Amino acid sequence: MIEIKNLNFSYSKKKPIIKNLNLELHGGNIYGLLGKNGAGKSTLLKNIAGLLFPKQGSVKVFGYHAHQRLPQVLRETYVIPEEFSLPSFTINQYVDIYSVFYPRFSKEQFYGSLEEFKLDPKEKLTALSYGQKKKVIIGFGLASNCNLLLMDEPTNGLDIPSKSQFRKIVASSATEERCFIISTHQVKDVENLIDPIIIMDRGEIIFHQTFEMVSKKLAFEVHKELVEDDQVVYSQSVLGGYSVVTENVTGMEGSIDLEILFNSITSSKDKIHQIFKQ
Ligand SMILES: Nc1ncnc2c1ncn2[C@@H]1O[C@H](COP(=O)(O)OP(=O)(O)OP(=O)(O)O)[C@@H](O)[C@H]1O
Repeated sequence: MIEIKNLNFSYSKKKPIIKNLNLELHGGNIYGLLGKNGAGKSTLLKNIAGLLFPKQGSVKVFGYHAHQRLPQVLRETYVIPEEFSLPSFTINQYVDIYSVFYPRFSKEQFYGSLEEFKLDPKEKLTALSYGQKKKVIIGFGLASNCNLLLMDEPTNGLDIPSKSQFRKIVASSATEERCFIISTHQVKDVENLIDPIIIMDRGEIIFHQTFEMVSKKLAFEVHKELVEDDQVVYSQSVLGGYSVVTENVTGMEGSIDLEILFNSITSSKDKIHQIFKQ
C-alpha cells in the first residue's frame, strides 16, 4: 500500500530531517510509529499524505506518487493531524458537507462513534473543547472507511475513559484492507492495539518488527536487584526493582513492555539489531 524508497527530506538546505528512508507498509495492520521529539514522525506522515514533497527518493501510496495528490489517492487517505482548526458548523452539518469526499463513508459508524464518545451531533464544532473536537475528527476518520488512515498523536487531549473508547473504536474499524499508522508518545494508550512497531530516530527507521517477533527475540522481566550479565541488553530502575531486557534464549514468548522496549532500542540499538539479525 505504501512504498517509500530512499526518501530524503529537509525543510531547509542545511538540516536534513529524513535520511535515505526505505519503508513498505501493508493493509491489515495498525502500525505504531514511535520516536523521540523531533525524530521526524510528523514529517514522514506528511510526506505519505502528500502534504510535503520528497527532496529525493519517492513515496508511493496505492501505487501513485503521494505528492501528485491524485483524487483516487485522496479519497482513500484520511489524516488526523496533531493540530487542526474546524469550521463553525454543527457536527451534523460538518458530516453532511465533508463526508461526500469519501465514497465509503458510513454515517451509521460516525454516529456510533459519537455515541461512544458521548457527543451531541447538534453541537457547534467551535463550541467544543480540544479533546471533544479531536473525538469528532477521530470518529470521522474511522467512518470515512479510507484504506489509509494517518493519525498523529490521536490520544492527545483525550480524557482517561476516552482513551479506552478510542482503542475500542479503532480496533473495531480495522479491516484486512485498511492500513492505520498511529504516531504517538503515549505508548500505554495504544498498548494491545498497534502491531507492528516502527521506531524513528533522527530521521531514520531504527526498528520495524511485529510483536510476535519481539517476544520471540526478547524477554522482559522485573528483578529486585540489578542484574550484571552479558545477556542483559538493557535495564532501568523501576518501582520495586529493575526492568530488564534480555535476549530470549528460552523460546518462551512472554509479554512486552512497550515503554521499556522503546527505551532499550533507543539506547542499545546495536545490541538489539544483533539479536534480531540472528
Ligand atoms: N515547518 C517546519 N520548518 C522547519 N523545521 C521543521 C518544521 N516542522 C518540523 N521541523 C523540524 O523537523 C524535525 C522533525 O520534526 P517532526 O515534527 O517531524 O518530528 P516528530 O517526530 O513528529 O516530533 P514530535 O514527537 O515532537 O511531534 C524537527 O527538528 C523540527 O524542528
